[in-house]
Amino acid sequence: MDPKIMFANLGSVLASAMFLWAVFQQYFPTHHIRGQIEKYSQRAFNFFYPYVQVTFNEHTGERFMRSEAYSAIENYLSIKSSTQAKRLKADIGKNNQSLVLSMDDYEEVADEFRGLRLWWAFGKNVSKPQAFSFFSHTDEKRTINLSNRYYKLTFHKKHRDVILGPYLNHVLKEGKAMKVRNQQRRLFTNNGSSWSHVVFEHPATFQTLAMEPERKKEIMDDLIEFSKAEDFYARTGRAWKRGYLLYGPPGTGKSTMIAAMANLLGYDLYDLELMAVKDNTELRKLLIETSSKSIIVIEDIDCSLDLTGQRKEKPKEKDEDEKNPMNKLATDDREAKPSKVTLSGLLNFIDGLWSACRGERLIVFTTNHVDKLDSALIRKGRMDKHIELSYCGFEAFKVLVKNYLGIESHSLFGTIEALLAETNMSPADVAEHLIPKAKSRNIENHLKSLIRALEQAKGGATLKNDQSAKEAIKDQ
Ligand SMILES: Nc1ncnc2c1ncn2[C@@H]1O[C@H](COP(=O)(O)OP(=O)(O)OP(=O)(O)O)[C@@H](O)[C@H]1O
Ligand SMILES: [Mg+2]
Repeated sequence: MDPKIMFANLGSVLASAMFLWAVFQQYFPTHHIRGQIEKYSQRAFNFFYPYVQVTFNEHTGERFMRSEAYSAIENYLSIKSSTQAKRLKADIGKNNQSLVLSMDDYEEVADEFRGLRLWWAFGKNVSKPQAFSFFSHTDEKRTINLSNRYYKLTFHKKHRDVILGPYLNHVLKEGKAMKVRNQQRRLFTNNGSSWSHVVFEHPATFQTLAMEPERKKEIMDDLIEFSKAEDFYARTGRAWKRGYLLYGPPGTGKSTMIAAMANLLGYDLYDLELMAVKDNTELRKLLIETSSKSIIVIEDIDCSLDLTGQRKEKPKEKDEDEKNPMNKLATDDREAKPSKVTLSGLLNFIDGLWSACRGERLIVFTTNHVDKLDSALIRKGRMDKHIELSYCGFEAFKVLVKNYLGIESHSLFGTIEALLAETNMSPADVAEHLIPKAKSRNIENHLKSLIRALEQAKGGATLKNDQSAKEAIKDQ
């Protein structure tokens, strides 16, 4: 055929097609057709595509809120991303101490669960500028460019039940737990009926805690088991709480152990000063305000309440008021306004209130005089675990000497072991002799200084024994 005629025919065919298209568009708008085409092509694609995809967008809802699921997934994937992804993004973490790595746009990492393989991809949608109202109390709206990031999970359709059920639960739980671990810990103290907080950066850990290794392990296992036992508490209908009573003489590591507990579990600490609480109502308000994943501490419980629930003065050094006149003022102030916090108010909180609070909480009481406590306060179920912290034994000494002087054995250890067995010296007092001084003493001098102190303490004990022996003879 003559090419000219052919092009002329083709031209008229095209012209007619365009005319028909224009008429068609007038009666059926383009987006409608595109929608139909997409729908049917998607159906055809789904028919042959054996995978399921779930998208988790970063922002949800009208108020541009960051989705909790998205941030949990981000945390969960952070370790996998840093080991698997080839392109990474780096940022400073919330604790300002470490770099946080996450996968870059359109990267993909694989994961496995109960032997099933699945994939996570990271992506970004840039949508049209939108107006958002950031504050509920104002109608002010701001227009911003939204780039909604998302994680897309892909898995085989035959694994649907496992992935959408147990796997996603596992991801959300782990992700939230990682967030708590990476967060800065806070130490709350009560000032009257409100809490204020500072960043909690106590360096104590269970590794540095001087204690027999088996007991230490038992306590750590107990804490970790508690923190993971959400299902158990939900199944049995019990409030997710656990009470610890730490008792022992001064300087044996009760407060240090509480700091180590917070560091182990990544929980916030609420140091509750009962002396500063006006009455049971104020106590209840303070306790309701505590967050989940926290340790509520009441130190020297025997000094804060007596058996009838009335307040008592904490015994203090004779000249404490002279040293710090503010103490005297504070005491006078307290005496002027007696508190009405009662033992039963505290017990009610332990038994009832907690059950209404979501999330896990530990409550820790400390005392130097366990025998003075009301049995109602420390019975099982209220204080689940009683931990005695006692004078420094040889095992505890070995931990201290390793932490302070970096040694694990020495020829003087034998002498020290024998002396520790015969004396009552607190780990705090033992540690005093092991702190490296400015004029650097050598290791042996530190150990000799400790031996002298132990011998002196033992001499004191012998003297005391002699004295009581004399008195016993006199009485006869
Ligand atoms: N078991 C221990 N392990 C490591 N360090 C300890 C231990 N016991 C005491 N220390 C050291 O002694 C110091 C005082 O200890 P801590 O405040 O924990 O004692 P405590 O039992 O709470 O005393 P108190 O009954 O007077 O409150 C701590 O700063 C810590 O350095
Ligand atoms: Mg203490």
